Amino acid sequence: MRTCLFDLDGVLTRTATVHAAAWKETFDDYLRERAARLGESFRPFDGVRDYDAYVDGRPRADGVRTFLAARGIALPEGAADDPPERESVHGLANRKNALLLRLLRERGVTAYEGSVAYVRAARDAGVRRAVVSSSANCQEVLAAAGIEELFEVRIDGHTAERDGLRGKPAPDSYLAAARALGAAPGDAAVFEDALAGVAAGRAGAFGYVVGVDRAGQADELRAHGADAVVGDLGELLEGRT
Ligand SMILES: O=P(O)(O)OC[C@H]1O[C@@H](O)[C@H](O)[C@@H](O)[C@@H]1O
Repeated sequence: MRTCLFDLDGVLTRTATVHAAAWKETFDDYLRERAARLGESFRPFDGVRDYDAYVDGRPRADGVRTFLAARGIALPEGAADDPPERESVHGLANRKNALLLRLLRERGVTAYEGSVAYVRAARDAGVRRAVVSSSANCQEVLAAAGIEELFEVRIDGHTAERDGLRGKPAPDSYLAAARALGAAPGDAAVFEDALAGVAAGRAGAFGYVVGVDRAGQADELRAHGADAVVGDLGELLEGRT
């Protein structure tokens, strides 16, 4: 493989759990308020199971739609600049983003040392590198982690919006990154921690899909499209001469 395409949150940086926490607070506040209003019982968002199945890896608004659909709830789309208290897809998405930015500020952003070592080794070996994230906060997170300069191409939530790319699990963002690096999908490897992300790798017929298991879901990653699963990219460097 002469081209490597890396997801960001959970693969390169310790930010997947920050996203999950922001989503949980957003959905729980909404579901609690809605249940009280409708006289129903409150069933909280499961920060592991619901997050992995419906939210992780997908663009922000898709995460809102997909999870609420699983609960039989359909909200109006609203407008991109809906205030956070508005009961709409974009209102909830904006609520989550405000929480995420606060949590990132409070907790800070760090990269996984093993992943950084792997990306550096790839660079030193002349391998082409892109970061491919659904997040519209991708550039800021890369900068905060101090790893922005390791990547030649960035496809993120803003790029996807601008170019009309479908979100993961569709392969569009990974295909766009491969194209930008002049690589055929079959000659590129995808590195992903999200079920929707490995599914995107499989859907795009990439040469190799590496699942990164930070959450004890190795079997699920394989079932969704990972050819191999590692706990950290540093493992791929072990045993090198
Ligand atoms: O809300 P953002 O920063 O644009 O990110 C969109 C999605 O980006 C993905 O990387 C995360 O796995 C999701 O949890 C997140 O919702």
